[in-house]
Amino acid sequence: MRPYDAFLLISFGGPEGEDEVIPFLENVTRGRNIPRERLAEVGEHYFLFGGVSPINQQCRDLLAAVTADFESADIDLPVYWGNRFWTPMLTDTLEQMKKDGVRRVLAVPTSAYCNWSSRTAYLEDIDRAREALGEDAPEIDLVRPFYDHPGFVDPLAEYTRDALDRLPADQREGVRLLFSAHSIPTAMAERSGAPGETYGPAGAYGDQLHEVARLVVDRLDREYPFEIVYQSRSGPPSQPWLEPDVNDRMEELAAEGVPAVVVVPHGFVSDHMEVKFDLDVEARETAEKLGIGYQRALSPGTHPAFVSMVTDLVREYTGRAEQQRLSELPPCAMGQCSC
Ligand SMILES: CC1=C(CCC(=O)O)c2cc3nc(cc4[nH]c(cc5[nH]c(cc1n2)c(C)c5CCC(=O)O)c(CCC(=O)O)c4C)C(CCC(=O)O)=C3C
Ligand SMILES: [Fe+2]
Repeated sequence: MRPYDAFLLISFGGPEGEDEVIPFLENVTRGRNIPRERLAEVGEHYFLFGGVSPINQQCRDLLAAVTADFESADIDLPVYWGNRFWTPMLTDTLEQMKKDGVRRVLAVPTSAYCNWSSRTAYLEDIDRAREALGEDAPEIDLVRPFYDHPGFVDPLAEYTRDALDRLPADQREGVRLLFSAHSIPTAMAERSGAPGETYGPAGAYGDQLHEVARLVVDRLDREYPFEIVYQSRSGPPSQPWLEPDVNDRMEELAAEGVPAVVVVPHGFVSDHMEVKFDLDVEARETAEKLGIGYQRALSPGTHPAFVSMVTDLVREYTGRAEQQRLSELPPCAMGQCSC
């Protein structure tokens, strides 16, 4: 028997028209402590782009590339896609899978790290969607966090080199690399990772973000000074979230005489709205105001190495030879963090 009979991409979802923005934001923030002003503000980010988040098209593009890669790797798995917060909704996709007779599913999330929001929330949503289907809901394995897989790290390194190349030589000389990830509440960060393990102040999430930054910098033409910054904070002001914010840090660096920054959105898999607005609009404006150089590296998106990583994860979990589960073998990973 084949270990899996379908592949599933699980993503966040995003609106694709002005009338979808508010209902989408309501889905994302249901039961969560997000102030209304923050919601209105985030809504404006989407309206600036006609109410269209790039994330769904990025998922379609990734799925098309993965389908082609499966074909050339002789992997014969039907490909499905379900989102946590907008159509195609995960629950509907699971129902379709059940109708199609799918029994065992390997799922890859568009989220590389370990914290509640990037992993546990996906697992909980999978459970909820399965429960809604009752008895013979397809079984779903979610692949491990892939933040230190070469298929994630190498595209980031290549795109960081490209961003550095776009800077004038004098700015490049003194540039600071800012590796940017989604801020989360500090309490959520502290709980990230394997229970009983010890981590830095931002939990496994913070350690993993540092590790990936280090792996990327090791792949550049020289040692560049780098640091981790955070973006896209929400929640009430009274609640501590991971800092420094990318814009605040740029201000300090400019005051210290740093001539330019390259921002690497290594906390993300694709250039979705939080990259397009919070970095390409907001952080860029901050740099202009401060009079420092600014370049933003691309995120992995549909880089061929990232697409191959998905195929590789399917192989890892499926077992290449005698249909053995390779998850017992060491995973393809460059870093040391456990999770
Ligand atoms: C760690 C993390 C990732 C990275 C990886 C992952 O986990 O996938 C991520 C990704 C994304 N976040 C996204 C959008 C939003 N996230 C929000 C709110 C929140 N995100 C959080 C964390 C993360 N988010 C948290 C702790 C909250 C607070 C509410 C809560 O505790 O749940 C809100 C509500 C309004 C706001 O406050 O911004 C929106 C609209 C989109 C879609 C972008 C598009 O449309 O292109 C994507 C890929
Ligand atoms: Fe988010």
